[in-house]
Parts: sequence; C-alpha cells; structure tokens
Amino acid sequence: TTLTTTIGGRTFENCMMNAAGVRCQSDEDLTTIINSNAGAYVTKSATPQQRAGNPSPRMKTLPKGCINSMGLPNNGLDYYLNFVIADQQQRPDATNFLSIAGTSLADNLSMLHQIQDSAYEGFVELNLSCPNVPGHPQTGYDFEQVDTTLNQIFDFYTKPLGVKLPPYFDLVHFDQIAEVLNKYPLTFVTTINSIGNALVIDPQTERVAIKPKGGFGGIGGASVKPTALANVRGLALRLNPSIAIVGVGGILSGEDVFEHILCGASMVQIGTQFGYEGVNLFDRLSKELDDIMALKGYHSIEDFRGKLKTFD
Ligand SMILES: C=Cc1c(C(=O)O)[nH]c(=O)[nH]c1=O
Repeated sequence: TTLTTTIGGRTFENCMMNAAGVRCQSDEDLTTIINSNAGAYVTKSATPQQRAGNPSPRMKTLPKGCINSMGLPNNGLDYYLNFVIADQQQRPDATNFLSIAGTSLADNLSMLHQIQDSAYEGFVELNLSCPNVPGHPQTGYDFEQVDTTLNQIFDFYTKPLGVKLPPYFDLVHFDQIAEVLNKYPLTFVTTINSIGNALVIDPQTERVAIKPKGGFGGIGGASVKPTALANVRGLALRLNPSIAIVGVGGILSGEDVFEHILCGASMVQIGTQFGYEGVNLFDRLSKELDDIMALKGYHSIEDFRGKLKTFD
C-alpha cells in the first residue's frame, strides 16, 4: 500500500503533515519536519512583521485536547519566505506550505504581492480563521469579506493558493462558504482551524486556564474530531472537485486519518497531537494507516477517499 497523495498536480510521498502553528515557528522546527516521515510542512502563520503574540500562559494541554490563545506570534514573512525559498533550491521536487495570516486585507494583499514577486513556487495557505487576535473578527465567518478578499487576490496572484477555514456549525453556512469558494481557482481548502473562543477553567483555583482574552481560546485535539469530520465532509460534498481538501482536527491515530480521508480529505494535518508527540507521530500514524488499508484491501488512498457511506 502507498500513502502518496496529489494536490494541484503536486505529489506528496505521505498524505500527513503538521498543522500550522505547532512546532513550526523556527527554521529548526521546520528542518525537523523536513527530516521526518511527514509528506510536507506548513509554516507558522506569518504576518508582515515579527509578532511576540499574547502574554503567557497562552496555551494549556488537557486530557481531551488543548486550548490556546497564542495571538499569532511569528518571525515575520521575510523569515519564512527566505526559509521556503532556500528549501526549494535544495529540494526542488518537494512542495510545502507557507501560511500567512494578515490582520487586515491590506496586510494579506501586501504579503501575497511579495510572494507573487518572489522565487517561491510552493503552496500558500491563507489563514482566514485566527480566533485569537483581540479586536479582529475571523474573516472566515464573514462570507462577503471572504469573497472580497479572494476577488482582490486573484486579480494578481497566479501561484497555488489555499485557504484555512474556521469550523462551521450550520449546513447553510457550508452552502454559503462553498458558493463563495467555488468562484475562485483555489488549489485547496484546509479545514478546520481550532474551535474558537472556548473556555477552560480550573475548579481548584477557580480561575481560567490561560491569560489572554479573559481565558477564551481555540480548542484543538480529540474533542473536535466530530466537528472536523463534518466540515471535511460538508465541503467535500459542495466544493468543485478541482479544490482539494486538507483535513485537520482531532487526529491522534491512523484510524482518525482514515476517517478524514473517507470524508474526502486528500491530505491531513496534525496539530495538538503533533505538539505532544513530535515527529515520531508521523511514523506511528503511517504504520497504523498502512495496517488499516492492508486489512481492508486498499492499495492507495484514492481507493477509499470520499467514499463514506450513508444510510440512504
Ligand atoms: C494564526 C493564529 C492562530 C492561533 C494563534 O496564533 O493564536 N491559534 C489558533 O488556534 N489558530 C490560529 O489560526
């Protein structure tokens, strides 16, 4: 069996990679992923300038996942653009993901102009779903703003682009976001980002778990898998087949990867569990998925991708 996958005409040896934000902020982090069994890496979402992010404690691990309100700490676009271009020169056949998360449309446009004019030929993951920048709403929940943003981007941007979406919880919202996305030549959609603005408290201290935003933060990990699968499936049923789906949310095992692919994902990203386990995760999940596929007689992920059964 093989775990290879193809998105936008680019082939990846393994359909698993990290999720933006987890162990991918420094060039050491990214080099560690390069030297692992992961099929690709995605960089921490970049803003035009370096950001320190929110005050700590800003992330807390929990039995069923984690809560974070990092506040977009990152080393700035130049740092990540330099890294991915250098990597591209060393490994021209590898495709990777550069994540950007401007806190304004102007910032996103200026970063994409810089990338368009650069030597970078890889994927860009435009993060429309950061829940933790105080005072800034998630673009992904404003369908008109998503439309405006993509309209202005595709006036000039010609390289492979995807968007990172927040979770939606209403079937009409799946219809509405898919209607907007299907208007544009997107290469992929990554879904889901953390479930935003949850609240975790400690009954002993009677205090919230993290400092920023009065304790409100994004939830990741096992508890978000049902929502993640619903968003992968909901969009797989509505998006043009030319737009690949990158599934993320609640993946801890090869079986969880199998479920995301069954719902339609061509690639999967792992965040919370990758944060705990490090790059050995990719070896473990690859073996677990391989065993499941062998047991079921599947030779490639295309044998079962998107073939989830319903009762009717
Ligand atoms: C890019 C900011 C994000 C952050 C963050 O930096 O706070 N946390 C998330 O769970 N998702 C994000 O998209």
